[in-house]
Amino acid sequence: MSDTPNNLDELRQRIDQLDDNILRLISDRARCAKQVADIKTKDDPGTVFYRPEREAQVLRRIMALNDGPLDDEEMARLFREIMSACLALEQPVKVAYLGPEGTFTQQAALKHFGHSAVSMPMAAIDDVFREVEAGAANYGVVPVENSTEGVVNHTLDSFMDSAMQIDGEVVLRIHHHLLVSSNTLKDKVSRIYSHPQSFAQCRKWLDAHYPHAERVAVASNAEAAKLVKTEWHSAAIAGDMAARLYGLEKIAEKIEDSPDNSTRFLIIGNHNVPMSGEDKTSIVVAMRNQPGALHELLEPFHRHQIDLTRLETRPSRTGVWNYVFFIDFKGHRDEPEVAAVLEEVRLRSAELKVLGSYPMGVL
Ligand SMILES: C=C(O[C@@H]1C=C(C(=O)O)C=C[C@H]1O)C(=O)O
Repeated sequence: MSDTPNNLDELRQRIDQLDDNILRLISDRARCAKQVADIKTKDDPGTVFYRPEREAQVLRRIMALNDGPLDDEEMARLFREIMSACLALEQPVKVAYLGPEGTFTQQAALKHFGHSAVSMPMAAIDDVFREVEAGAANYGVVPVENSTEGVVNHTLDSFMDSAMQIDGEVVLRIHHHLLVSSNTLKDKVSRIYSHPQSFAQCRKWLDAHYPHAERVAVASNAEAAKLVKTEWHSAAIAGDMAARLYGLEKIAEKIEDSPDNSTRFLIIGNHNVPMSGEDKTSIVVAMRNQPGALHELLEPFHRHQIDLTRLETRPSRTGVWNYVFFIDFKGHRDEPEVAAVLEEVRLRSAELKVLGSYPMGVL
């Protein structure tokens, strides 16, 4: 097909027709979602409209049906936003996250809930838990595990003290950039601000390119981005959201040492999420400090052929003699095989807490 003006006109007309259809279909969909909400309210006036397991199924189905040219993730992202808008028509989801604005945690919150959610920045992980516990937010988003730097201990510790559940997970590719403001003299950068995790994730790049710059650790990447606005000799390491929020220029992109650098975030809430078909369960178990304790704990998983996806140990804060294990595995607690393992583990342990069964991250 040649790019003559005539062809262009025809194609644009075709696009306009398609847009008319898309518009009509999205409106039909929104009306359907609203009817679902009305039925839910009739059955239970205090109901939550948001259904994580149903949303995961919708996105998985779309990804399976998609055969391009847009890739599965891109298509799912568009449907994510349509669902978010449909839900907000009835009741926007209120989401507390580890702030300030512009952090990767905010990016994770928007990736999971879409841009029609109301996102509320909190100063600390504990505050996110408290906000959800108090009912001021429906859900919370906190980081839990980074592929290069390991576990976010503070989040695990918060679960030990809280009645909150895990209602979902999001995995986000983390790209760091070296950012400067319009005041910065680019060849005179002598100080770099960032979060300690980000410094750790960009250590080799910094050693190679800025071996003599002072590295100043601050509470968040967004805080680092804010600080460079006022200093002519400083740069910040932060992500796209912070760069956009503070109007900074990227002088080097994707400077993380590991190309598949990613962070896993947890969605915390106070609902039991039904099965979605591809689920994970997280538990915390206290074992008595005796030889073979770990083997005794893991043996039932092996026997029932349940896949462990993560195992972390934390010092117990209740009894000096106990180990505490955080375990993630595939399956939902309503599946008979999983229920059987949980029962066996309960009998063998000093204490077992099921933190939640939830859909495996889709996007
Ligand atoms: C429409 C529903 O409610 C909400 C909206 C959804 C959607 O737009 O597809 C999916 C799940 C819920 O978060 C439903 O439960 O089916």
